[in-house]
Amino acid sequence: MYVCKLRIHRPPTLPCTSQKMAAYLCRLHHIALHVRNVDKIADDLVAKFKFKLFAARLTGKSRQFAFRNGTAVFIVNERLNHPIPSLSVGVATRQGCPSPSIQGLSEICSHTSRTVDSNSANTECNFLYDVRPNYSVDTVCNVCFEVEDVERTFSALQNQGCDFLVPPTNVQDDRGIVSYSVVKSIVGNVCHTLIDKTKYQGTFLPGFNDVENVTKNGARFDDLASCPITHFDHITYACPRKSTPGVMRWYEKHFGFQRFLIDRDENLNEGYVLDQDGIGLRLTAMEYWKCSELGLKNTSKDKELDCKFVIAESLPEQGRNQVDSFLEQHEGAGIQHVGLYTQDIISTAQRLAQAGVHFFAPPPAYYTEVGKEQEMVDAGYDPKLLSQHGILLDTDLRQDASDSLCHYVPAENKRYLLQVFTKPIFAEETFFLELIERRGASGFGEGNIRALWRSVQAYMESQRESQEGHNSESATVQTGKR
Ligand SMILES: O=C(O)C(=O)Cc1ccc(O)cc1
Repeated sequence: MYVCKLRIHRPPTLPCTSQKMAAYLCRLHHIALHVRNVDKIADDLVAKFKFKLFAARLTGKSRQFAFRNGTAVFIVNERLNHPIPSLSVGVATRQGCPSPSIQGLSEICSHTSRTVDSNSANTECNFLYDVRPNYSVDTVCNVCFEVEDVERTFSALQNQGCDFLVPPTNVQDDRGIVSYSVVKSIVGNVCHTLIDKTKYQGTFLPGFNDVENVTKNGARFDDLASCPITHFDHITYACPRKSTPGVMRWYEKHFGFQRFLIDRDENLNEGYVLDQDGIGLRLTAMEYWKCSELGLKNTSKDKELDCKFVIAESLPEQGRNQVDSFLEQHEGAGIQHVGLYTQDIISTAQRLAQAGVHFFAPPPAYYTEVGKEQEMVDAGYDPKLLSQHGILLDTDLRQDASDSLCHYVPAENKRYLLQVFTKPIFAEETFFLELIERRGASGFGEGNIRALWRSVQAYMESQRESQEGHNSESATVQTGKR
């Protein structure tokens, strides 16, 4: 097995060459979760969401596991409350993986036994490529981007007033060198690791060991039919009221993000507003182009693969809602959900449901709305199958971004968007995942947003009711009044 001799050092910072230059983002590298117990979430990602565990880093103070499906990579970080003495010499043993709930993890811990990072027990780098968030709940709080030049990006962003949590740092093993630094964003606990891997030949990152994917019965995960998730489609932030313009400005100024109109009639200042019938939501979307300097657009093919960012803000008139509840349970703004792109949402939802993933059920009326069934048939879908899995379908009537809405669009020219939300994956009702398939549609359809919103609201209300029922029951038991 490959033994990594890890060296971490911080090079001197270079003077900034340009005040105006923002970070030129090459691509999204991974999204990081910070959890109290990695076993449950690893179990879910592998067994239910069909991600492959492919790399691990174990130290006396932390466990970091990397999971992949297509180009979508999650790093799940777990801080160990009690450092493991046997790891202080840098050798991960089976004891280094306390009571994992899936066999895979314990296997992995033994497979990575000649690992990693002889310095880790002595460095402040508890989480390599990340920072340790001071957070009591499980959270998804780092979106890592590849950049062309970490030093230059650091200098430029620092000159623009950005707050860095980790200065440019090099991590090296015998396969090359990776530079990174971590900048705090303007959204709650979200930060961005900016990483340059161009001088690295290894499969993932120095400090991480490749993991042999082994299942309970000894089969390799690779042998299992894969679930066709290809990439991260979008990341949605839940933000406090009136914070959207500031968030937009921050990403525009520092990362060159540009506004993406969710609806052609959307007011540039207001965003896309749904403020009636119990829905109080302001949505604003942004996108960036891979490796492009500010304002330069790449081809539409490349654009399609980029991950969008959506800001969700709740509006007060319609009462307390899912964004407020996220902010409360998450103890501040942050990442509410991540959209996983699939080329076949029906088969993916089917496989995930069979594996135990729970999806939000849209309001039953959604599938019986006048014209909905026909719309689904026209799009080539079986309405029963869509409703069975709670999948929503929206038709984008825009022929082209510059076109006006067409009253008649031939079926073969229509663009469709299909989506389904999973239930929250942490103990708190905060973060969830979404499956999304785009058949030409690049935005977020209004019909889908309404139905998604309602399905989440209905679920949260039922949870609240059952919690209240439970509380009053335990109160009666305690007081003995029955
Ligand atoms: O459609 C999507 O994926 C969105 O991101 C829109 C959205 C955002 C937040 C919600 O609570 C519900 C829907």
